[in-house]
Amino acid sequence: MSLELDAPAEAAPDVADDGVWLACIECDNVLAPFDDVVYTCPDCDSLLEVRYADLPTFDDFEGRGVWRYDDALPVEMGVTIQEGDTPLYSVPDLEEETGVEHLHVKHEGMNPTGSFKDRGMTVGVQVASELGVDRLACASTGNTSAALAAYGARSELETLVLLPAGKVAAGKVAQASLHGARILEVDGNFDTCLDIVQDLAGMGEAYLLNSLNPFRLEGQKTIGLEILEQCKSRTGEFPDRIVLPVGNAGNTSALYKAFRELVQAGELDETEVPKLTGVQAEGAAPMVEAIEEGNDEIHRWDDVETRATAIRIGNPVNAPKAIPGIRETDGTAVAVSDERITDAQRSLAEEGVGVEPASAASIAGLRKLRDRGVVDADENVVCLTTGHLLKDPDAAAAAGADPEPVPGDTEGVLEHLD
Ligand SMILES: Cc1ncc(COP(=O)(O)O)c(C=O)c1O
Ligand SMILES: N[C@@H](CCOP(=O)(O)O)C(=O)O
Repeated sequence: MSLELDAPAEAAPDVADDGVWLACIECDNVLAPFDDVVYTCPDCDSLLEVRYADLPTFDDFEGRGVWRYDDALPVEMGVTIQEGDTPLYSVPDLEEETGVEHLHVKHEGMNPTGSFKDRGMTVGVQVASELGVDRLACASTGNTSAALAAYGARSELETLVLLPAGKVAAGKVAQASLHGARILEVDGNFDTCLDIVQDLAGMGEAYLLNSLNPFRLEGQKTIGLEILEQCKSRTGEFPDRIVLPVGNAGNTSALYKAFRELVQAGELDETEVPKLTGVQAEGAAPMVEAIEEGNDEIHRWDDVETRATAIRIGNPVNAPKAIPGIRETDGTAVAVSDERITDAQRSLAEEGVGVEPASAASIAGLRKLRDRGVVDADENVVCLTTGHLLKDPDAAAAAGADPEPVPGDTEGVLEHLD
């Protein structure tokens, strides 16, 4: 395996602010991080990433949660509601069934708003506040909007969220609504919503907090850092593989960046980098298509459909960061049916781990890759579950057993139980 370590730590250019700058992932452009509002390269329109003059070691990390990793982040402290520090669960039944030597589930649904998005928002909304913007905005399949609404409320900034009409789970709309976001229901899918938000951001109407925002992705790196630390203390080793659901491909990109920086800092050997293994729903699988066909770019899917509405995405905007992440770590990508996703959601629930459908895709993907012989029995695997069961109560109720009506007296209940 060869990791493309294209200089996350190089001599700081003149534009750097306190050792932090933005760099284009395609051309040589470097930009001052906090002077202007910028999301993509002004020269070639490619994605940007945050770079640092100094990279931390594991010994530098202190405290708990996302801000334990402040030395790996572009700002010292964020707008916080205590995000991160999520549990790494053992799942003995699934471990036995899949025949994987060590299997753990990293449950990001245990974040304050019930998904991993909080890790990105604590950083991204802080940067927005420091830039002095008036209005925050995102397109969302639900979780980004719930997180942005909460962090927007916390920072007392106006928040606008664009959702695909009729395609967002009830819990997520309720969160965005109660936290005070202005909700626009768009006649189109998530990708259309993101096109519009990008236009609005380009016109200066709002500050974009989707994962195109390079600062937000820095917060999501902490998922990878936490997994490595937790896994090492639990099993004595770093994981061989991390299996994760893929939508807009922000997490895949963020984890890859976290690992590249650790390699660069001399904290992780190239051979120790976990294989990033992405899972998509069959009805929305442009990343899987690109990986399987050996393409460097994805082809946008205009018609997407899946019960896992969080990953109902046909144009993963972070593909240029995520495709190398999967390839360079020797990972892979796989598509799973909605039926397999629901089965996996039930299996996790049977072990006490309540997740929304998109999250269960990681377990469904692992099962499929074990069946295909891609994942070995002696691997140490972490499956990422990205959102809480209560996010999508309708999907949970449909996957679970129906309540049984009984009379309102003990005798009647006992008779029914017999
Ligand atoms: C619950 C859930 N899981 C997975 C994803 C996919 O994550 P990413 O967009 O980082 O690939 C999302 C959103 O995209 C999500 O809300
Ligand atoms: N699942 C996401 C889709 C948007 O992804 P983002 O990471 O680019 O904000 C959501 O919850 O909206």
